Amino acid sequence: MTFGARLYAAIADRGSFCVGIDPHSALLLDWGLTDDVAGLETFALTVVEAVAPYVSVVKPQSAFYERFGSRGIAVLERVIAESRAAGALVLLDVKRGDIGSTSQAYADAYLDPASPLASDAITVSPFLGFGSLDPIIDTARRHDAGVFVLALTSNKEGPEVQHARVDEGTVAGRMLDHLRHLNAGAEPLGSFGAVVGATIGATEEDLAFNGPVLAPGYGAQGGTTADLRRIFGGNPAVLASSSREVLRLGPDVEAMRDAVRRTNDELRS
Ligand SMILES: O=c1ccn([C@@H]2O[C@H](COP(=O)(O)O)[C@@H](O)[C@H]2O)c(=O)[nH]1
Repeated sequence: MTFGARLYAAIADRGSFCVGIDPHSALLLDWGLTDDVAGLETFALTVVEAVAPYVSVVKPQSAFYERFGSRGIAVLERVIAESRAAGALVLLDVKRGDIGSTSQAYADAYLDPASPLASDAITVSPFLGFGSLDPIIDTARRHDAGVFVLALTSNKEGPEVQHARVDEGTVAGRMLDHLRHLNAGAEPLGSFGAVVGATIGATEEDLAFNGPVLAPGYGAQGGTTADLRRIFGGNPAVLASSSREVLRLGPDVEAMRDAVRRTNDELRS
């Protein structure tokens, strides 16, 4: 089953709320944990236990694990494995992108099921040229994985690059055109998604395409359900993604679960 088909079914079953598992140093301390590998492990696995049986997608942010070196990566491996065992799809937020030959190594690291970091999907940066992502796209196709390409990110600095003009449109518009092409004909949903922040203002790009959208910036960065409606209309394949807004409710597992239930209800309504 392709990633697009798995995601479509997961959203129908569990809703479109995606929880980011981002062990910020400040959150570890707020939870009464130490800012070290032991604290990281307790934090991350508690979040997995709280949300992974209930959400369609979890999104660990690799940077927060990488800062502890190989022992942090070992925790990330467990987060990926245990989240998948609990029925959640794992979208690993790594924002990789490089020359083609190096992109192949990234693809092997994150999308080949033989890798200990194998995930259902990853985020990638297209700013070395969309074609530099070809090895990642091809590997994803081979292994039924997904790829989410940065298009209109949630941070205020993004427009400098993403709204730059190319031909008749913008850089972001060009990325969305590539995604439209990659997902053409896919049923019920393509596997190649766009990252479009829940915080973006009015924009000229055509956001309609036959693939999923990751919408970070929902919650702590100010994005709301009303913003999602304004930006995406009723598109059901938009993953509203929030990390700190949920994580700060911990270590109370029930409070995090309630937030998932409430948010999914709000997104459905
Ligand atoms: O455009 C983007 C792309 C990715 N992110 C990532 O999402 C989370 C947001 O965390 P919050 O605590 O909900 O603000 C984080 O991992 C970012 O690296 C993004 O914010 N914007």
